[in-house]
Amino acid sequence: MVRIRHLHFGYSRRALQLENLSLDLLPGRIYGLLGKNGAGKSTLLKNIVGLAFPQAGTCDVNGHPAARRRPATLQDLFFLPEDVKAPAATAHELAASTGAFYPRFDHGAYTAYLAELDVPPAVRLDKLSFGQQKKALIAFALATNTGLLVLDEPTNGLDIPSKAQFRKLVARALGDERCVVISTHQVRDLDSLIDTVLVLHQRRIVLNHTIDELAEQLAFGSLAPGADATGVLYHEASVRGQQVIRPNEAGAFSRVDLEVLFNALTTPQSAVAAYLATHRHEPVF
Ligand SMILES: Nc1ncnc2c1ncn2[C@@H]1O[C@H](COP(=O)(O)OP(=O)(O)OP(=O)(O)O)[C@@H](O)[C@H]1O
Repeated sequence: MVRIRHLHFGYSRRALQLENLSLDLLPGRIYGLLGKNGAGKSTLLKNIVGLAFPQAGTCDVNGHPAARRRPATLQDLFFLPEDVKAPAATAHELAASTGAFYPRFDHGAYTAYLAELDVPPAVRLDKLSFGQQKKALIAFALATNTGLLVLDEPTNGLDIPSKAQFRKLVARALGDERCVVISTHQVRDLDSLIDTVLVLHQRRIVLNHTIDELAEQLAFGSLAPGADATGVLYHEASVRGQQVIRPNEAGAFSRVDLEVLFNALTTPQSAVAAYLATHRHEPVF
């Protein structure tokens, strides 16, 4: 669905935000794009949806350069930017005007999503709170039924019940044909939603693994004070004690702790990154 090869991008010639980045995004997957503030998550998403143009390399959506913004490509992708700006229209008016652009727009599902997210359908969107506006546009985004759905920090501004609702609706809206990419710097917001983790760090994708692959290769746990730390790849102190990542040599299942994993991958000379790199056949681009 999305094929990126050797992509270089910078807002100025002197400083690159993305460097020699290659990545495939496949249908039927929910990707979580994680990165620190300023890592370049929005920049990568803008390249994917054709709003920013690579300086070198390629970024294709369904076999065509994203930057060409062909109508057929645009009809099959929806991008929800981080700073949403709702139009001066009600949720229903938005569907009547803009929904028609998307051939598979589902009016019934849209009404149901609005109700589930508690968004009043007959009030002008620009008169609603930021969180309500965001929820209305999330409902719209899901209802478009586009093959590619790109959501930039969708949970920013959502209250705790809405974040849970959001995870439920996205999980339900995914089909075999749909590819969803969600960026966040609030890792816990995507817990138990995403099936593939992408980590963008120092201008590159340093992790592209499914949750199952991670659970197979790494063991997440805690370490009692004074316990033997031999073989530990990463440890950090937390209110729950020492959180550790070890190689999963016993083949036991542990829940992938995205926050600890993210911290482990973004430390200098990450032992976890080195371990994963030597225990997986990475695709050669
Ligand atoms: N339009 C722009 N012109 C120049 N520099 C930009 C522009 N947009 C972003 N940048 C710079 O590019 C870098 C990456 O920004 P980007 O918004 O992609 O990061 P991010 O990972 O999405 O961050 P956050 O989590 O804070 O939203 C930052 O250093 C930012 O200052």
